[in-house]
Amino acid sequence: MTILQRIAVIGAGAWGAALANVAARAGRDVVLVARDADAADAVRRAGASPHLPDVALDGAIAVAGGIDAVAGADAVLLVVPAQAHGAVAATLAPVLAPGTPVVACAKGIERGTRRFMTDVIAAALPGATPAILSGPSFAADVARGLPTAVTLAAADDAVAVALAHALGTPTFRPYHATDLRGVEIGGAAKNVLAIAVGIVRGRRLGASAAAALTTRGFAELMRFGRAYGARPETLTGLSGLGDLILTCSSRQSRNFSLGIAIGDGLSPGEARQSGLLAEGAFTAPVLVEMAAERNVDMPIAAAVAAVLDGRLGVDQAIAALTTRPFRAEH
Ligand SMILES: NC(=O)C1=CN([C@@H]2O[C@H](COP(=O)(O)OP(=O)(O)OC[C@H]3O[C@@H](n4cnc5c(N)ncnc54)[C@H](O)[C@@H]3O)[C@@H](O)[C@H]2O)C=CC1
Ligand SMILES: O=C(CO)COP(=O)(O)O
Repeated sequence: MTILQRIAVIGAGAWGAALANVAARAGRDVVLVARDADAADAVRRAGASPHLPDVALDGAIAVAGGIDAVAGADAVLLVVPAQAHGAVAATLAPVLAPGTPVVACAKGIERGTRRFMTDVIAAALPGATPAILSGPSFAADVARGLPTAVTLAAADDAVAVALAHALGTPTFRPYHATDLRGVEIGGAAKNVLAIAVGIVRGRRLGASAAAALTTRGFAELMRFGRAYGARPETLTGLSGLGDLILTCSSRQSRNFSLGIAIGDGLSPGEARQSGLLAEGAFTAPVLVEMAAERNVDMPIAAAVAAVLDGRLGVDQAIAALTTRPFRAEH
């Protein structure tokens, strides 16, 4: 098995800091690359990411402020928001050795191009080996070393296995897979559905309504996944159902919390002023467009997109969903 010893983590936000700690705990040589020199200085001074200030970075992690620090890396974890993946990946071209695994760690779909994350990486870095890491894992839990499990997929199983061994510890257990598409669809769609369940929670419609919406949301995720080539067993695994359950049930989730704020009465614009990254708000419109393109029925995702862009009020959206015709469950 190939040993991936030198790991570059690009993006010093909450998830980048958590994954840098993961790799350091697994015994790897880690460089964490912040956005620029000032951002790197701030992380060094605080010994933590400004997005995760309460969890110290492992002292063995080198913090850098420029892409040059990636030279010589055996694998790269790309941990910037989904909409920035393409631009940041493109900057790596001059410093990456051919074939280097580049692992997408964002959960979303690129707007405009409608590309999934590994396709974004393949387009920006044709010489690299795209991979994806996703699953039920809050940065704060992972950074602290609480037990978590995720899916790590690459088209070549040997690459997925090598990446899983490079990052895995008893408290961070990556399950390897080859279904890139299934992993990226689960991660992107669950954020949108979590906003819907958050809205229902914020509106105080009860735990039963939240469970119903999560389950019917999962049916949408499965339909979309089938239409776009995902394997069903991936969608029912950690990166699909597992992450949907986590994100639709915990206030630690920024997507769920965005939904709660809207359900509780804030306008979508006001709710988004928190400054926290809620990827589902960016993914919702593109997910709905892609569903329509392949005749996939996604009424919950469509309601989220319509509420977020102001076409539908929360009560109208709830009325639209609850007055749909009764139908067979499957
Ligand atoms: N926070 C979490 O618990 C988890 C997050 N993720 C995913 O990881 C991705 C990143 O999320 P977080 O780290 O939590 O967000 P964050 O908001 O904490 O950090 C984002 C980082 O990306 C940097 N950044 C933003 N735009 C950039 C650009 N154009 N160029 C370079 N750097 C840029 C920011 O400076 C910041 O350091 C998201 O797609 C999220 O869904 C996945 C699993 C867990
Ligand atoms: O993806 C996550 C947990 O698996 C983090 O969720 P949020 O992005 O909603 O905070």
